[in-house]
Amino acid sequence: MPTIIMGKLASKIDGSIRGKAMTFLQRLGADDTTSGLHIEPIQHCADPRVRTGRVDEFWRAVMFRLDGDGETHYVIHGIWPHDDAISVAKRVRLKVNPINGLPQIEEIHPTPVVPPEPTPPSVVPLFVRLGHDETAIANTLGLPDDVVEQALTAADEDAVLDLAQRHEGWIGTILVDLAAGDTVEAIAARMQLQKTEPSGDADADVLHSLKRPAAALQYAFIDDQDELRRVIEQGDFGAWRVFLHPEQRRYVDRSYNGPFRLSGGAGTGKTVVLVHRARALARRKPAARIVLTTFTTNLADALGESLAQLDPRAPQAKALGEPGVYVTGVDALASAVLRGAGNGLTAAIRDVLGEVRSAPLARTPSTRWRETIESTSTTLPHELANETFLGTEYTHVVLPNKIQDEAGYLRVRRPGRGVALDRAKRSAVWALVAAYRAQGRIDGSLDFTEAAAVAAEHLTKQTDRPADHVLVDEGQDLSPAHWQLLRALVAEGPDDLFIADDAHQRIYGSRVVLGRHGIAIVGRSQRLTLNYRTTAQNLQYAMTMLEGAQYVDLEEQPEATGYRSARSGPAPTVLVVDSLAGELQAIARHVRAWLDAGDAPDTVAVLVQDRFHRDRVVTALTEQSVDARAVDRERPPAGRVPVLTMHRAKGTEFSKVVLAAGRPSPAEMARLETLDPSERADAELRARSLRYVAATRARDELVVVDRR
Ligand SMILES: Nc1ncnc2c1ncn2[C@@H]1O[C@H](COP(=O)(O)OP(=O)(O)OP(=O)(O)O)[C@@H](O)[C@H]1O
Repeated sequence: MPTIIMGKLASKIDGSIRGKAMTFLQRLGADDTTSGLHIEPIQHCADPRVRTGRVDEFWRAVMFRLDGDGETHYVIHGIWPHDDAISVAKRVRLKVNPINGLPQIEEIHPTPVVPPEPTPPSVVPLFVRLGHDETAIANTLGLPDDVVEQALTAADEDAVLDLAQRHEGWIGTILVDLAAGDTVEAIAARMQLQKTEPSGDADADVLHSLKRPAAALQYAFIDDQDELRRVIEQGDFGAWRVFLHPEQRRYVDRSYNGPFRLSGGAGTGKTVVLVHRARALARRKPAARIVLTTFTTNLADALGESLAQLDPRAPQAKALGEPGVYVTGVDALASAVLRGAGNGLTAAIRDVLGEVRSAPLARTPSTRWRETIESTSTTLPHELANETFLGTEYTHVVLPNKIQDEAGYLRVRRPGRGVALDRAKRSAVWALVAAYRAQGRIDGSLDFTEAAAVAAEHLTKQTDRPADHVLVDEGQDLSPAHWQLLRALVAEGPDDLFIADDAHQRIYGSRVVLGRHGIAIVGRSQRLTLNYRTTAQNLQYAMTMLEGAQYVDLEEQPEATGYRSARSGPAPTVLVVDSLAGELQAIARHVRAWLDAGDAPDTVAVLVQDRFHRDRVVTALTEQSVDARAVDRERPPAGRVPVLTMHRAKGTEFSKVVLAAGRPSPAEMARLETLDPSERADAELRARSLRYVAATRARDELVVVDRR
């Protein structure tokens, strides 16, 4: 049976022909001699391996037939109307690039391309400014001469991105990397390029090149009919499932001798790597118990859906400790551990809280700190007697150190906490902690961080751990107790923890240092830098949110920037309005215009500061006859324009976004005013991050509506 190797270009099939293309490729994969397929060579063609096949009376597939490894392979180049297909088939040649060992399609008599705008003599082209050397680009990276020539004269990043968009696969990716200022050597190493010599068997050489890591940017070996269906039906949107960047592939497949951390900006494919890695681990070891977790239940639901899209047969476990991939939010994970422990939690609760609590499955209401402060007299100044300070102190100092009494709290080290406390203040803080705990004892409840801390303590007392591999998304948002829990879920060993995070996207809680919670990364961390989601223009705008601020990562290192995007689009529109009415009008006008231009309602979204504003925007849109829907915990509805808070928008993406970030409400301003300066500085960092997260949800177009 022939093997089908799908080219990325071929996966972007005209919607009207998808069904027939599927049938054609299925039949080809079963038997290429089947009558009706008309697999035929073409006369006077550049590459004798070229074949055309009959998809229907009008459409033809163009393919390369390779005979190697004792089998027939068809590399599917594309599907075109009959005459175009014949013309393409005559001029394409599939070869191995001798410099980098990758498959390359060459066109003899290429179709004329519109030449780029000539660079005015006064402008120094981008590559010259970046100091790229023509000989090194050609001789180390293997870019074709015509591409090198055009790239060297391209005026700026936009012009190089336009060129990159005309070249699928490794050529486009290398151009984007060069435009971002990467060195030729760094690119060659990242793409795992390697010079090759012909072996004498040309077909075998091409097949070998198709199996090289960077070839996966453009070619996928199709294993079965389901895989074929998914590639064809999802086209470009499904590209993440099939055409991994060689760097992504490495993080999916490689084994690590302990915890590994993968950082990277918004849209760089961290979640894609996690989902692929979960599947790869499950395939390699069907009995393995794999936990795939993240900060919220919404994000976990999305992870589960992505895993099912990637591979409907990937086993998703129903309960913690079962073989397969157990996908759940990190707090739900803590609850699962507590539930599983039944009555066996007494020792863990005692060791964390220094007391006994009877019904630890109930959760303390989030208003409890405020109520405690209001009902307890304290000598603390207002910048300490507030729920932000106390909640953070409890989460970052008291719980992770298992402090059970005032004496313990007076002695504990508080690294990383900006607010200094003398002995009297520590005593006063402890009095409030004791009052908070007393109330929890009366309810028999645990708050979310207590639950995670107790679950972690319980697991560390067990000899058997319920997981073999733990994969974590949105690591920057997790608390110390979450990390203790994740560390305790799995025994230390190869591939125990794999963590994806982005310090720039921390929008909940305070910064954590992994090393303080038993997670030693020691040199096992890497960064993704190519943004797949957002146009270069939107990304550049989003990055301005972070300018001038200092972000520190989970290993206490300054978070790097320097992200690049492979896509280009219009510059974001930034409007400044005077009033709420003006803001609502501007939002409705832009959404209306997109819908009128034919955008599907669920590909357009409005992101806002808080729930009150969200509901106002929905009302305003509805009055303008836009079918809009406020999105809370549920997933965005099909066929309607979703309106989400910026927090809820984490992990989502839309083609077009109106970001109405607004101003903090008077109540929020008042809250910020009462904070200690270090807490306020952190709150400001999170506010910038929130805008960065929101701005990076837009794939194609971004409109920002700000209030004066
Ligand atoms: N190899 C790939 N080919 C095509 N598209 C990809 C690839 N990798 C990722 N993408 C797409 O890029 C977008 C961002 O990917 P993903 O959500 O994994 O990024 P992320 O780093 O987790 O982003 P964020 O931090 O903003 O949540 C998604 O639409 C995804 O499908």
